[in-house]
Amino acid sequence: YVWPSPQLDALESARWDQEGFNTNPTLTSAFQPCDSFFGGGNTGRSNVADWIRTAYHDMATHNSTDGTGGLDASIRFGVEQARPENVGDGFNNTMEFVTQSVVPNYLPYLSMSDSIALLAVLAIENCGGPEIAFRGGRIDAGVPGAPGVPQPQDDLNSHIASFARQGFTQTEMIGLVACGHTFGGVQHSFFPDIVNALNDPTNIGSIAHFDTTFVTFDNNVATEYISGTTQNPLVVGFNDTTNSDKRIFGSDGNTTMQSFANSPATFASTCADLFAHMLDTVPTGVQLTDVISPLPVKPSSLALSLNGNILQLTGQVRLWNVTDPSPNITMLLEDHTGSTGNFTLKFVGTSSSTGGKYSAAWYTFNDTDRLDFNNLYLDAAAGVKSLSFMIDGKLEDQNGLGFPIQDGFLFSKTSCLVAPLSGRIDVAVRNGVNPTRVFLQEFTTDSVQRIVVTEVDISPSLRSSGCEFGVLAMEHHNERYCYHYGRTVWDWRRNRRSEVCGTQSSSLRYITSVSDIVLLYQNGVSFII
Ligand code: HEM
Repeated sequence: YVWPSPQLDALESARWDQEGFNTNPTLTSAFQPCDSFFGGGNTGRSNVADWIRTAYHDMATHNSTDGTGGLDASIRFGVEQARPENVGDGFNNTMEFVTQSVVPNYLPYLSMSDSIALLAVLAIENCGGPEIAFRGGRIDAGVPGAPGVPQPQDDLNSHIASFARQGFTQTEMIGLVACGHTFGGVQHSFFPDIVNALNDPTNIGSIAHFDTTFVTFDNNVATEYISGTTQNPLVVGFNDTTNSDKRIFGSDGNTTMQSFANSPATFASTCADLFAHMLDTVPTGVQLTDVISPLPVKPSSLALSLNGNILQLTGQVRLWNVTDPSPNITMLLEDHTGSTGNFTLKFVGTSSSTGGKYSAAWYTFNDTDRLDFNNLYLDAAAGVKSLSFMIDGKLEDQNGLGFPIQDGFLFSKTSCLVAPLSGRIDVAVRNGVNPTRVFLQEFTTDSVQRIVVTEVDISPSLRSSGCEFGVLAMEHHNERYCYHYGRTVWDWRRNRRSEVCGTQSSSLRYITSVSDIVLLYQNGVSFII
């Protein structure tokens, strides 16, 4: 895709910036190492197994005939979790993590259901599995889905029928169960009729694992099954009624499982396709994006703010698949006067994804004159229209489009914080832009946790004249500055400095949380505060 696109930019970051610089450390530490578990060590459990099972159970409500159900985060509803088919606490653990540590990092572009799909992808890719095609755009259900997740005591015909309803053939059923059951196992506490207490201090949850490498994606689930050494509790469990994997795996005379046992590559590529099919199973009417591929060059977290007569540009630039972290990278910046500035960027770190298969190098602005290695200071009147990059002598400008930057409206550093959760937000609008409306977006959730975007209009009551930028304030104030030299004001985004608003604080709108408001994301420049 062509940068900028707010939704695709967010999905691209969520999907490809997995470990290292500019990634979400809370998220990374939940799947690295692969035996990490929110409930502590030595439990025999892992977050990655919970995430994959959650994605399957959420999807398994799909009815391919009437188009209802699918991956829509309906698994978060207590009504669904209370069903016998959804026994266990893995769903609740996963959904708490989704709502607290995934969705808030990409507001408002990653739904809960996209996040469930994302976690499954991160789990599989980073724990030995193949790369999975990831799309975004899932929509969260407002009500619980229909029952119908298969259970171990169901017979083979009902499993075949259930998978057919979900949109999978019998061969695909065998594959998908094997692909899922290369992770995790069955817990004694929730399935005492399948697994006995194990009394093992390294497995205090008494989990009987599906294969010997239960936090790693590999074909051992098939090799151990075919060689007869398997300890899979759904194959060799003491209660044959619940040996559903045995019935499913053997249902084609072991042809599919034999092919998986013969070839790790066949197993991996089959699972890549089946997992993508599972994650892309959504209710009719939901339009998924194209597969999200990494951008070769990506401006990221760009923020442009007005500080007096100076534009301050912060952010980073990511170069994809760079093994040499120090190529010669220059940023070319075109302004409104037609001039082109030339800036050398500074290397700041690397990130990786897909279990280290890809690496990326990150660069930031480097204003050596001011000894500031994070910001670029630009003349406000000249502004900035677009960026492009020279990397080791090669021009990267999105095939002539450049990386367009909007500077028609900006976060103004005249904004200030009054008390921890209240303050005034000023938006500077470039003279000549004459917007019909300027608004903030505030992100909240509805009664069933779906993201709601509320628009808050900013009154243009105190538009200054005679300057390059007029300043629009959120509320009526007595004074407004057009040029605002040398004062230290609260930098909302970086939380660095503060100043009390003083006399201007008489009529403040109270904001509930500083982190849940974003200012006017357009053309790739966001003002997240
Ligand atoms: C007939 C179909 C299936 C049956 C009867 C079944 C049954 C089960 C059972 C009883 C457990 C134990 C859960 C617990 O103790 O918390 C389990 C775990 C698991 N299942 Fe399935 N399953 C089926 C299909 C699938 C599919 C298609 C996937 C994914 C593609 C999947 C992924 C998992 C994972 C990853 C675990 C481990 C969870 C953990 O260790 O926390 N299952 N399954």
